[in-house]
Amino acid sequence: MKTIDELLAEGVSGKRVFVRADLNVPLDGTTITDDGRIRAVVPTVKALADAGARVVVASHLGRPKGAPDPAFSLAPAAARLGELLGAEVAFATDTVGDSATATVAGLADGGVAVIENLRFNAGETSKDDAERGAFADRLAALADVYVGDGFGAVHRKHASVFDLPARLPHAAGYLIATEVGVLRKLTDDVRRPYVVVLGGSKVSDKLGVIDHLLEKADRILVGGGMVFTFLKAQGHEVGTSLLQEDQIPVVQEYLARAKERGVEFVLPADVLVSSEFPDMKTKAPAHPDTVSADVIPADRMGLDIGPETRKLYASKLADAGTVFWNGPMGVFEHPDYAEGTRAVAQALVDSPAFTVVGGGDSAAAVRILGFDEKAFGHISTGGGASLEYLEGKTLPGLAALED
Ligand SMILES: Nc1ncnc2c1ncn2[C@@H]1O[C@H](COP(=O)(O)OP(=O)(O)OP(=O)(O)O)[C@@H](O)[C@H]1O
Ligand SMILES: O=C(O)[C@H](O)COP(=O)(O)O
Repeated sequence: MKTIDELLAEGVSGKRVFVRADLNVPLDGTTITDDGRIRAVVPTVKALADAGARVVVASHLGRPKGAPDPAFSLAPAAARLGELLGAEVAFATDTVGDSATATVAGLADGGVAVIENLRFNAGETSKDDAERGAFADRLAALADVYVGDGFGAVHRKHASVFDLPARLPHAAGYLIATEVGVLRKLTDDVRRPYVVVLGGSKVSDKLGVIDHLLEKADRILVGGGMVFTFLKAQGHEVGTSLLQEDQIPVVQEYLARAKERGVEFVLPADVLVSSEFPDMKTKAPAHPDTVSADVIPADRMGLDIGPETRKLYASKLADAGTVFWNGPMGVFEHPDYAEGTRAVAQALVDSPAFTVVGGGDSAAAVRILGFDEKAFGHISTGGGASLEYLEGKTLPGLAALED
């Protein structure tokens, strides 16, 4: 894989360099609630701009349905990138249309532009190779060189991640190099006990990693939306909680295999429940109840781990040698459901273990809840990406950067 330093040594002055970043940041309306993923790509963008490249930054944001949707505009991220760079950043209001073409053509050497959300175009995420390829062709027309630095998206076989680098000379940016360097440590010899904490809401994306972790980890703690498929698999009522019904047999097999292999599988003892999802706009008090995890009422949904579980999980993390944590323990964006995530973050801070936190929302949670990033071994920008890396899967966005 060519490094960005090798690319810079070859000279990029006057060249249009397409940087595929992951600017998929959490937003409250148009306010960025955590800019970690934007800060993470600054070293690459700055190095290229300082070397006189005309930098075209591209990313997805959220999951729009292949057409423009103002709620998912990258405009706030472009503005924030400009602030962080201390330089003007041009913004194209489309991805491969007239605005993008004119914006890129208008870049001076050392200039930076952000083009609009890649996923406003159906070709970006299409499963059809030809449709993705056609979109990649249009992206390729905007640049001379490609730099992959969107680590959080390297597990996606998308046009800008997978097909575009095949069409342009390419290199890996600084963020990808750092992420791969740290995560490699977790696939080699890990200090034991190796404890993995899994949560969040992308349940179907993330259940698969357990298959692999059963061969690697000593202890797996489950929180967030993932809990309820496990509780249901054990025959418990989960009310209206997030549930991946079709995965119940898979989860049952995981639980059986964990027992066989001596992997300690820890599920919540209690959960915070409510009759409805909290109002994320007003953040009005939600007044949740605490119930035992095996008796969630039929009309309630679980939205955070409970106080007993916080203590239990802290104790299960105290003696760890290595911890990998992906996915918040609850709907931490609402203050009434933030304590589970806070307790796990605090347990990681208190632990002498090598700790890695992965995932857009997990990393954001740690910062939003006021923890010092330096108290963790590594905060990864990749959620699904870091999990799939640990699974040993071939990641399309890394494979495409190989020579
Ligand atoms: N019990 C729950 N029910 C519903 N949503 C939940 C629950 N627990 C946590 N969440 C939500 O999960 C979301 C984060 O999940 P997600 O799987 O996206 O994690 P992540 O760290 O961002 O990883 P990635 O980077 O792969 O997206 C948060 O927005 C949080 O509110
Ligand atoms: O948040 C993430 O994990 C990345 O930005 C990828 O987003 P996606 O899961 O919508 O592809």
